[in-house]
Amino acid sequence: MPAKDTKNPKERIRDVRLWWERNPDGPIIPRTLPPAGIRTMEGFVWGHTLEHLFWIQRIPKVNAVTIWSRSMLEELGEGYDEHQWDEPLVEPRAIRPWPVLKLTDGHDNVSSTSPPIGAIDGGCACEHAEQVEYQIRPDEVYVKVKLEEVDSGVPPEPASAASDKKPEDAGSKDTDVQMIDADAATKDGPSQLASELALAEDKEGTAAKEAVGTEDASMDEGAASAADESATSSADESAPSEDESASPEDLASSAKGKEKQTASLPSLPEGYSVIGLPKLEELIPTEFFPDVLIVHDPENTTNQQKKDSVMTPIKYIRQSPLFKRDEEGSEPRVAHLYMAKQNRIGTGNHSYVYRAPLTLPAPLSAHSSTGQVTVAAKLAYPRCTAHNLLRNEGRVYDTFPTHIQEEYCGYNIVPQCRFPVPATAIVPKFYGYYLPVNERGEVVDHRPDHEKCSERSPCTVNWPSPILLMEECGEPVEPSKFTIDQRTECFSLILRLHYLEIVQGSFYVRNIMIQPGPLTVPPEKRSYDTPSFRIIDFGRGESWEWHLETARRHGSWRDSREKIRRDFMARVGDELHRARKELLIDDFGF
Ligand SMILES: Nc1ncnc2c1ncn2[C@@H]1O[C@H](COP(=O)(O)OP(=O)(O)OP(=O)(O)O)[C@@H](O)[C@H]1O
Repeated sequence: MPAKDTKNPKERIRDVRLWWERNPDGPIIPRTLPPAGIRTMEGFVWGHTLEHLFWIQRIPKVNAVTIWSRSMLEELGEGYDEHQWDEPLVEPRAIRPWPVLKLTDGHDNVSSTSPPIGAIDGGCACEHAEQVEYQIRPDEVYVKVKLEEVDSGVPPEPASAASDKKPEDAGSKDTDVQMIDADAATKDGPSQLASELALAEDKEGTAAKEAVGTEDASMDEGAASAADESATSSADESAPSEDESASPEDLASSAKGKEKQTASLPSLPEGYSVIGLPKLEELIPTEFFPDVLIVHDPENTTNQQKKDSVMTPIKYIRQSPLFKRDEEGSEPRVAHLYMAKQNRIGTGNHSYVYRAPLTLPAPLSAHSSTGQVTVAAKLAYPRCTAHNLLRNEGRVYDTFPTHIQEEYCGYNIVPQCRFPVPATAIVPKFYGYYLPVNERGEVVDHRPDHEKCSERSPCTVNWPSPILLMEECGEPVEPSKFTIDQRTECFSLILRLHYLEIVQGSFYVRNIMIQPGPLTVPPEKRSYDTPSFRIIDFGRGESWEWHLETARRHGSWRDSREKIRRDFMARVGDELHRARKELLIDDFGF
């Protein structure tokens, strides 16, 4: 468990306070050859608790010290006695979030997942044992809530972004794409939503009008420039505040504001409504990962060019991650995604992000009345540059190893942080990058053949946006309200990403998210006293590995490696500098 945060935001709780006494005649341990001990998947020194981390002299009697873990001391052997510890030496283990996934009745044995789907995390005291008895979350009876009485927690569209203006056709690079009826449209299709929203409009007046939308695309240039402004102002909000005694909820810059705005929203029909649905925080087991996404999109959030006045569901195909089973030609796993403008949770300079109900491929289901979960669905504005950034983001997510999407128990030592930090996830869980399919069954992708386009003068595209699905992870942070431990924890996330030779590319506080934790317990028991942080928005992210690949392909890597490396490291340096500024990190002692 992470150490409990202190009430005094300047007091460090997470620190190395123990000292390992060396044998004065013991060996010198070269800086480059410490014992490996038990490390995290990323290779950092790791201790299961703060009491498993020690200051130690590499050279006996010389006061230059470094931090080692209990397992490193065991490997050194000098003065180590296993009996002095009241718990066995253990490995870091992935901590599972409160389970919302389940298998439908009669399919309990179809999954080979270990631990089984629905297993509640039993805590380290029992989960480190060789034989763990998992407790599976029991089925509950779901009472249908009266929709109009419940606050969805989702903000309405800002007036400036709700314009129904159509994207300009002029200058657009055309494709001959007409979207087709999805293979598996369901009863919850567009006409149902349109008519139910119309009913809501009758009942609730003009507020509903905005949410219903018209036949026009939802994403336009006006909205984009409004987004530009809001994004800039949120970046400016990082200045330190006098108020250091902020309540924990205030750590998230906009959580409260958002909820206050929800009162006058019309209710969405079942399928599209996010009310009462659990947010997906688990990894989707590979065997059930969606291959095909049927996107129900009556308000045209995807920017499809429709044939008639009725928006038909649109078929998307997973581009990443790829699995071995993709080559085997087995029956595709089909999931359904339900898009509604009203469920928008974020607006960036290039994209909208929605909380979207997702029906997973059978027999995978969820603990909710409809069997759905919610995920964050990111869609690009209809501009070539925005599509490019989203494609790049899909590529970055595909590069992320699974272990940086999961929380682990214990504490890391992440150089240059001299204080231990929890071995948490760095980024949201990735639920896939999907592209639309046209009526000829071809995947519609926007190729980077827009040499004359730039961020200042992009062209408008008239085909549907790609969709990136990920775990929703809270609200943008406000570092001025952080405790000193939280500031170091957030800073360690970007350092860890850099050790993986990945840069994020736009490190602003608006791209660091906070949510109440711990995620192992049900949402109603979580608190901002034990928050969980993630870095988002990898549209400008890049991996060193990609540069190497490109250079190798061009046969020039021997000549240019040094220069490419220097340029890449310069970007890492700039990003660290920005991270310090954004997170209000002191030059020393962080
Ligand atoms: N995984 C997520 N969980 C919760 N909210 C999210 C998530 N991803 C994005 N958001 C919300 O959506 C907003 C826009 O997302 P994002 O920053 O990724 O868009 P963008 O257009 O790529 O941004 P930029 O303006 O930096 O180019 C974020 O500021 C955040 O409020």
